[in-house]
Amino acid sequence: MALSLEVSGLSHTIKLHKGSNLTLLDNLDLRLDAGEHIAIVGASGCGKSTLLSLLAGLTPYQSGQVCYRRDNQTLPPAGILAQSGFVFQQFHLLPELNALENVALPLQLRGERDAERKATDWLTHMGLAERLKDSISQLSGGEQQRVAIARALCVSPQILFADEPTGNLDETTAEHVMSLMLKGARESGAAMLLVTHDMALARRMDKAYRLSQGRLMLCH
Ligand SMILES: Nc1ncnc2c1ncn2[C@@H]1O[C@H](COP(=O)(O)OP(=O)(O)OP(=O)(O)O)[C@@H](O)[C@H]1O
Repeated sequence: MALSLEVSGLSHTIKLHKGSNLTLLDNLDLRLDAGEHIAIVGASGCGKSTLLSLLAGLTPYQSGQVCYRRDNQTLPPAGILAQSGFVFQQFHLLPELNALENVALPLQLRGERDAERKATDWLTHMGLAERLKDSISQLSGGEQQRVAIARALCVSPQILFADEPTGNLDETTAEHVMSLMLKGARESGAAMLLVTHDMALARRMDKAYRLSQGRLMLCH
């Protein structure tokens, strides 16, 4: 069943090495309905990746409420990890595994019998059929990004967190990959939170918010 998200009064401050504080999120509210696709834009360094990481349960949040709902169940961010996919800005692929092994791993961890076939299919969709056995270091930045996207989508997540997922791709490949991401998410009814600097891409989402001074403002 699909997941929705409600965030209220979320605040997050980090300590800089000089001892000063930097408030990234300041009493922030957000609602993400089941299957809804939302873009978050904003200036470099304003806290977009931090917000995504807090919402995905990868970083503990300091104050406020982040609450996922499925049916009548309420879950904390850590409770949705098994149902979520994350495309990191720096990919976070495992360098000791090849492309196919990177994508197959989350499927194997879930006990999928045909993990390799599914992983092959996703990498083929991403235009990497000829690169399955290449090690990560042999792939370009854009190719690594597509492996990371295949890894996030292959588990049919109920919610997809994507941090600049097309930042390293040329225009044509970006369009192709983004269409696949949107199609994959729509087909599985997954909600999506996408961080991007690309306003054209942001406009393709159901809603777009600008993160500024710790709060989200609706752009469209
Ligand atoms: N764990 C941390 N310790 C110290 N500073 C941090 C930490 N995490 C993030 N920051 C700082 O918080 C600010 C926001 O970082 P974040 O990566 O969330 O920004 P962003 O909006 O995603 O930026 P960009 O668009 O450039 O990717 C930056 O100044 C960053 O250096």
